[in-house]
Amino acid sequence: MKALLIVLKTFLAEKRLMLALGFLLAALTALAGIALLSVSGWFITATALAGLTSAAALAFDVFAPSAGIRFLALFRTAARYGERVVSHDATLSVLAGMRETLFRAFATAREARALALSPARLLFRLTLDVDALDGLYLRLLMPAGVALVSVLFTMLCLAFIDGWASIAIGLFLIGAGFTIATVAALRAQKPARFRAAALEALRGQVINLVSGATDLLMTGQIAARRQAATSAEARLAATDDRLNRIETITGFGLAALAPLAGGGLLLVLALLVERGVIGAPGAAFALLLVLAAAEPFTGLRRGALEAGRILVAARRIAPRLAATAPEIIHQSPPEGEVVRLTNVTARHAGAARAVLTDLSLTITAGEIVALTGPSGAGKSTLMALIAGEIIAESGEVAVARASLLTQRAELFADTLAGNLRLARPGATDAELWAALEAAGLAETVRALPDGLATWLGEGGAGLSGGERRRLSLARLLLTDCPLLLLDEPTEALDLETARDIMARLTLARGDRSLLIATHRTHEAAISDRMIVIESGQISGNFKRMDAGYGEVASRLRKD
Ligand SMILES: Nc1ncnc2c1ncn2[C@@H]1O[C@H](COP(=O)(O)OP(=O)(O)OP(=O)(O)O)[C@@H](O)[C@H]1O
Repeated sequence: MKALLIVLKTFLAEKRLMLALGFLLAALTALAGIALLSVSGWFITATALAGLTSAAALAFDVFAPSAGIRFLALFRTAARYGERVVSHDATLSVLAGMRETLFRAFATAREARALALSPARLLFRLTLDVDALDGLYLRLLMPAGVALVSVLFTMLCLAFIDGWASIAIGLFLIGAGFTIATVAALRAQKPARFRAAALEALRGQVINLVSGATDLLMTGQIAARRQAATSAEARLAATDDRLNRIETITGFGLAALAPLAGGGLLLVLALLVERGVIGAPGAAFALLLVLAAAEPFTGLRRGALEAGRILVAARRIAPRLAATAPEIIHQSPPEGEVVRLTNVTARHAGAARAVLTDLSLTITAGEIVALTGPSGAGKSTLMALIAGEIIAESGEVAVARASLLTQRAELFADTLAGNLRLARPGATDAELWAALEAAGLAETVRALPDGLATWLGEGGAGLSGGERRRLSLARLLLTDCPLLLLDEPTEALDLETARDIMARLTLARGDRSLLIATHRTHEAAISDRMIVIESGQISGNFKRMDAGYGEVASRLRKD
């Protein structure tokens, strides 16, 4: 309930007036429909009766009621059109804003790291969950409110004919209508939740199947994975079947409200006509009034079925809407330094043990530092800490603005220029060419028919491994951070390309500091200082002229 309230508050905060106007128009549409049917019933009956004698036929005014009926018909159409435009526009723009808020909450350096472990989650939150929330107002709250207003209006009209009948019909419609909707919502809650889970599982399985097809084929796992996707699909079909059954029964129950209420009222009306309290036209008016008043309840059917899914979506999304995890903002280091870590202990989110323990490190402005050590020692974790992706649980972290080139720098399905401008949105073409030149990619790009406008596939498809690395490097050089963090920058590249990239980096960095996590000699060779990290602690710290520097360098890979 709390989650629903938070989501509702977001709706109201963004588009209160439009949502209220949408509700008003929906209520007017329903009331116009009720009035149209009941006045028409009265009019047809009254006209028929008036036609029985010529005196009555001459005295009967057909014009005013028929003009009223025409007005109601036109008004209902216009109000319905207005309601659709206003309420859908308001809902869609609230959801668009919500998507942006969510995306911003996910797009912090800290969240990015957690999301890298389950990217499908972000996709599902931004698509399926946000889409599900459009039902909260459009298919749940609005139809419920409209149904209530319709019954109250009907009760008011009926009260002029018979007070007790009015109360009985009102209580019946409200009691039975909302009970059917509530029972449907409760019964559909579990299958609606299962359906959401099965849909996510199916999508996840299919993405795995498609993206990992080669590896799955090589390991003989493709049949098993296909089977997993097929059983997720079967679960989805089974929950769809259950939901369809509930929907059919609910639809039947809600549709039965009108004949039941109308049937009951007919007996009362027959009695009233017989006693001469009302005439036949009045009875037709009242009967059609009640039949029309039951109609808005059928609009609750889909909302009731979706209520479970809406609740799941609200529970998942509300915490992100309520409080956004702030970006980690580090203190600035003292003048002349870019990194100053003092007795820092840090662990990955949810990890049992700390990766870095009581670690202290200072890097001066303009310095190039190589960070070596066995696999799993904590080099990438230290980079992530400096880049603000993970938070220190104790100690002091003071670092300058840093840009990180990870082992898997992401290239996007965009143009070459678009990929580069991520680092500096306002960069001119000349600046892009200069960065490409510095990274050794300018010649290759010049030879492409579309040059900077060349479209890259997802992950930089269309470029070789070396070219992708050079493009990532060009992008890194376009950032204006005083500290560049490079995590194994030439891993998986041949020695010649790797050496060329390191040489270009040394030239193009200007007065920026570099921190390079590495296992390879040629990457470490450009450094002024070598730091060895073991089990999350610094075990060696050697300047270029120290004997230890050469010793550590000699233990690195030469290839
Ligand atoms: N997201 C994560 N969540 C939990 N633990 C992690 C995460 N990433 C890394 N670790 C753990 O932290 C430790 C240090 O990993 P890290 O990637 O920093 O090592 P590394 O020195 O960079 O290794 P390599 O040279 O192989 O890249 C490892 O034990 C690893 O299992």
